Amino acid sequence: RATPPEASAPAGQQAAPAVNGSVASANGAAAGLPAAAAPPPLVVIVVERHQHLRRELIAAIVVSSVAGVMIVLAALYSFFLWRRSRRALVDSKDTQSIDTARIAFVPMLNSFNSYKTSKKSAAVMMDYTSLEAATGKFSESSVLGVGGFGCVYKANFDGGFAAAVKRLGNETQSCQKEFENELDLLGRIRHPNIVSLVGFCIHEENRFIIYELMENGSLDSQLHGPSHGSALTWHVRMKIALDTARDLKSSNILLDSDFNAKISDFGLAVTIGNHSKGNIKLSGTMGYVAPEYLLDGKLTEKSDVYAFGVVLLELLLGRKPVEKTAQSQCQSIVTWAMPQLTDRSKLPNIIDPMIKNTMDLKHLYQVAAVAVLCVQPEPSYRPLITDVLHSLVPLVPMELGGTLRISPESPYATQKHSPC
Ligand SMILES: Nc1ncnc2c1ncn2[C@@H]1O[C@H](COP(=O)(O)OP(=O)(O)OP(=O)(O)O)[C@@H](O)[C@H]1O
Repeated sequence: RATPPEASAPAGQQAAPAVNGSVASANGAAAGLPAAAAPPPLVVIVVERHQHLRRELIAAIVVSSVAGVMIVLAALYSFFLWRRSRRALVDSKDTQSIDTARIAFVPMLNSFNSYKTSKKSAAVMMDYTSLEAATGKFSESSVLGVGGFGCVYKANFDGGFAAAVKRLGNETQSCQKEFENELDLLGRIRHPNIVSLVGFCIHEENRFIIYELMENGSLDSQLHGPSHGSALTWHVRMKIALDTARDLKSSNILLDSDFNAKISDFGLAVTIGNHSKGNIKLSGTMGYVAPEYLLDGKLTEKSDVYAFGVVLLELLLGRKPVEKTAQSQCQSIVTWAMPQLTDRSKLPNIIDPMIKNTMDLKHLYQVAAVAVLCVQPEPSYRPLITDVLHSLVPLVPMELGGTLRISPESPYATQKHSPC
């Protein structure tokens, strides 16, 4: 008979933890088997069983972790797809709204606060009724000014927000073009010296462009209006010149409550090349247009420098770019001033009486020299606008954005108005 295995577990150990009756079956098998075929000891079986279970457990953990990670990834991917499709939808809606605005009418949103912005343009679509209410039904008393494209009204919205609303008639192609250009270009531009676009509105034949309000109106109305430039000191004038060294005319230079100058009609300025020479005369740009444009219809950066030179002359002399002479003929400020600008003994006598003797003479000569260069008939003789800027920065006091330090003792430190 075969000897029972020496390593048999003692009786007490038979009650040792058995897994699924394996102990009993192992004992039963041991009873009728030869020594060579003896089953492994119970401890080994239990250990093996434990190892097997551990492997199963690890496998289960690994599988569930992988599944969890995959679920998270799938969720993230679906979220990404959803976001992308939603953005595409919003974009297509925005494009549609701007494009539709060009062809037909856009359904108006209900109030001033409900608006839509586009990635392409920050133009805000406004409700006609709120514009009507804010301008007192476009009353005479809310008119800020009249331009070549229509009236500009002051709008006071609920909540104390004020803006300027330009109403464009729809009867001409150029109005529609200006409307589109303003929305396209101004809507994408944020610059401290360019008047900001607040929004737009389309109502029947009318197009409305809503701009930030420039409390001090245009440079043109400040210089040539009832106050005759009395609010504009020499230093403020130099600051305005610095702020606006671009293609300009003084009615397009608007002044906020602190006399910071900003350019308006940006869209029009860009497309001015499409205007006929006749239109330029009509829209009041005459006097700012460089001679080469009148000769061959070309506008270049140097034409902008010319226009800037004319504005600089307006600021210095307080005269309009084109004035009627006694014989009811027109004379340009350039032709009139040129001989006197280059003569230091005559120059102080032609300065705007509002600022006469309020500036350092050296500065006056410098600015006059810049103006003379800017309005040279030959474009290549005119300086670059960056050079113009560099020459003006040292003439503007530090508190106005330039680099000029003024000591309190300086006779020009606290000047507000001309002593004349
Ligand atoms: N944002 C604004 N804030 C305050 N006043 C403004 C504003 N925009 C225009 N104005 C006033 O309305 C006037 C007319 O402006 P508009 O831009 O329509 O024409 P313009 O620049 O004078 O001439 P044009 O149409 O020939 O360029 C300006 O001269 C200015 O007095």
